[in-house]
Amino acid sequence: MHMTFSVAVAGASGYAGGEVLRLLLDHPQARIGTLTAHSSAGTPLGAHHPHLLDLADRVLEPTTAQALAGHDVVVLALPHGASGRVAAELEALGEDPVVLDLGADHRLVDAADWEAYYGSPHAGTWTYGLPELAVGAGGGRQRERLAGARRIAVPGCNVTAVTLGLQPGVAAGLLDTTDLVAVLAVGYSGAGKALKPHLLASEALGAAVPYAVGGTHRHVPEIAQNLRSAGASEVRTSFTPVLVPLSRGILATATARLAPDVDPAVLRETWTAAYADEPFVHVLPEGAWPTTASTAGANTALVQVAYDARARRVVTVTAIDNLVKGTAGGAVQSLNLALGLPETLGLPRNGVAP
Ligand SMILES: NC(=O)C1=CN([C@@H]2O[C@H](COP(=O)(O)OP(=O)(O)OC[C@H]3O[C@@H](n4cnc5c(N)ncnc54)[C@H](OP(=O)(O)O)[C@@H]3O)[C@@H](O)[C@H]2O)C=CC1
Ligand SMILES: CC(=O)N[C@@H](CCC(=O)OP(=O)(O)O)C(=O)O
Repeated sequence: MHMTFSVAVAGASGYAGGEVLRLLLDHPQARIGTLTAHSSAGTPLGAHHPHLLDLADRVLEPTTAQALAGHDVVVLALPHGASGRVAAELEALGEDPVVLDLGADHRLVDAADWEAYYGSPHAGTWTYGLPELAVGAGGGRQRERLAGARRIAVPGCNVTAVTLGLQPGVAAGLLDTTDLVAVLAVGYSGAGKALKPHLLASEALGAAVPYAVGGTHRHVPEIAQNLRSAGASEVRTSFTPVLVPLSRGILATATARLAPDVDPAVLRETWTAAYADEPFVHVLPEGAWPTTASTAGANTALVQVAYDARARRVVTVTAIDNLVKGTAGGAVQSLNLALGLPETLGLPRNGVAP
């Protein structure tokens, strides 16, 4: 079947919107329609994304439901809180495109979790856009729910890295999920392009900077939600992100105490088998370690698992490009599933290194 679909991108001047466009330009069936922005409306896309040569002259329109109407697919790459409003306005116009929300508004199932971490009313829950997410103990995956989905909530980038690292052990019942520790080295593009004081180059260059320390990060409940989907009954995660002087990339080290009576010899086989059929998640051979550079530009997660016998902890390390597998690539992968296209269409598997 050869069909094309039209896509409008709201927030096209931002990092996530720009990355969606970079990937869609290489997607054989995507036709890029309206592009919108906020303060940059009226300016050409080339002023914001000089790397996107094929769209350089496209002029950004203000982000309104009217501007986004008339497309098969709408991608919302907007700050938290904005996407719920735009989606509701589209519905009020009688529009029913496939909508992908790259922001957080529709990821959480539990409204109380949303209100506790985001401090605003919950906009609702959409189909969660992590195809590899384990669903239940029977080997199900979230991709089955994404087939035909009309509203997709794309995961947080840190969440994707931690979930993919830990879930094979959670699904197999090998880990004590009440004692998880995740420390992440994260690149600056994850924060978006808006200027923030701790992101000034003079503060950031040459420094590693922790933030949201002490269990306050918004991704804590989303990680718990995913690990419960994979089979955990109770999840407690100490989560600490550390900004490092990288533009792109997340390296997540997530550790867990081994559950009682589990033989650590089963770890490698469990992780390898869990991802054996996954096109975008790869467990490295023993002794090889993921690096952020190896995933740059690719929709790939590289995973490694080891056992620390003295600490009796399972150690997982996962690398992703936050803008690709962590956002825009994960979105296109989910979109392919929603439209009934091959899941891998238009998506790079190989990174750019060194
Ligand atoms: N960067 C990342 O790695 C990831 C980002 N995300 C999510 O994707 C979304 C976009 O992030 P990112 O691209 O990094 O952010 P940016 O700050 O880079 O871009 C934000 C975009 O939204 C527009 N915008 C700003 N304020 C408003 C507003 N009040 N109403 C409508 N549009 C507005 C901006 O337009 P203008 O430039 O014209 O002002 C810009 O196009 C966020 O929800 C983010 O959490 C999710 C996972 C990872
Ligand atoms: C460096 C940095 O600030 N990274 C962001 C990643 C944001 C993200 O994944 O997206 P959502 O905000 O849509 O969840 C953070 O940790 O908040």
